[in-house]
Amino acid sequence: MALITLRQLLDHAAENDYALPAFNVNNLEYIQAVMRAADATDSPVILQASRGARAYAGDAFLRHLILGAAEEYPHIPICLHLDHGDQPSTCISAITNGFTSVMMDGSLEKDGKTVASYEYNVAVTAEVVKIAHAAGVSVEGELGCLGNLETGAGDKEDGHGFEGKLSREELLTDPDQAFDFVSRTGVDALAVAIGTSHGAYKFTRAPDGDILSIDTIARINKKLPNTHLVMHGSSSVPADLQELFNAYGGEMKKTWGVPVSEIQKAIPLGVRKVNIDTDLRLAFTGEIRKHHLQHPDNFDPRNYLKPAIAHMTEVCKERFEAFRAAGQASKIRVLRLPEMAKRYAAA
Ligand SMILES: O=C(CO)COP(=O)(O)O
Ligand SMILES: O=C[C@H](O)COP(=O)(O)O
Ligand SMILES: [Zn+2]
Ligand SMILES: [Zn+2]
Repeated sequence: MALITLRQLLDHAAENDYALPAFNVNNLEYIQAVMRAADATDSPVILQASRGARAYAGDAFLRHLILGAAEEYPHIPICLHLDHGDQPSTCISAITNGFTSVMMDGSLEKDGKTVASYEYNVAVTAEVVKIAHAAGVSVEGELGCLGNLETGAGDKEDGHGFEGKLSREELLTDPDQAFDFVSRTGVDALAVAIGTSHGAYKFTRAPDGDILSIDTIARINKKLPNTHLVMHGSSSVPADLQELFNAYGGEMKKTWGVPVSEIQKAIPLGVRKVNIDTDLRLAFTGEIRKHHLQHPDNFDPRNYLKPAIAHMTEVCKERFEAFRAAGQASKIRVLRLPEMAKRYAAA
């Protein structure tokens, strides 16, 4: 099956009242885990690769691994999405490497640290939309700065984010500005800042509305009822994964992520894409730690990768089911990029 665009997937999700987890992938094992979960639950798939993933695996490997997934699972629609493109050239190189969707994150300047001006964000995002849509490829933009409402700190754990303190206003996407941004750029999906941040250390307590602003999503959705919203930094960092990691020599301080129940509240408010990386990392690394401590004599990597893939698969299945994406894959007929390009040209 041809790869699908993000736009087509999120339109289907909106029409059928569900959301899709977007899993960050870096290698064969991640892709196998997501695909096995999707196959078991009949779920459509978003595989996203960051700049770090592209540098780690290489574009040719990533592209062929994902084409391998499409061949192995011809009944599952798969979108290959660039996560956090830092400048138009990064998005264009992804398009030429077979990505069917790109994120132009113009909320920060291309150094990944300096908070960008609004006009800069509009300009770079509109530039990418023009090029991507001509090729039928979808675009996700981002407005507002991801960061922690408890501390005011920007999101820098994974090397993407502001390093100083930000005001509550800067850390929450403004609904009126979101309306203007979508009108002026034509993005297919909009990532919003609501108090989530990347990595494991999102909250020091179970989040309430003061530090995880689902209300901001509701206000944006009122202004933009037809825009697909994206939640970044939305791993749940469940206690059992923290315990697994720590039980076998890991050192993770007690932390809270975005509870699945809060994500479920955001789905009727227009959230259609939910980014998850940390939970997969934790499940995978926790199993590898466990194996190494329990089997110090083993030196065949397959013996520790198999349980690591299996646990990652379980996490993916849980998210597909919780976001009601399960059962949807077989309902989708993929539109290829030239058809999407025609649609954009006609709009
Ligand atoms: O938003 C993400 C990737 O863009 C991943 O977020 P997590 O670190 O919460 O998994
Ligand atoms: O954007 C954040 C994702 O978790 C990707 O992280 P990464 O840049 O370390 O691959
Ligand atoms: Zn960002
Ligand atoms: Zn992100």
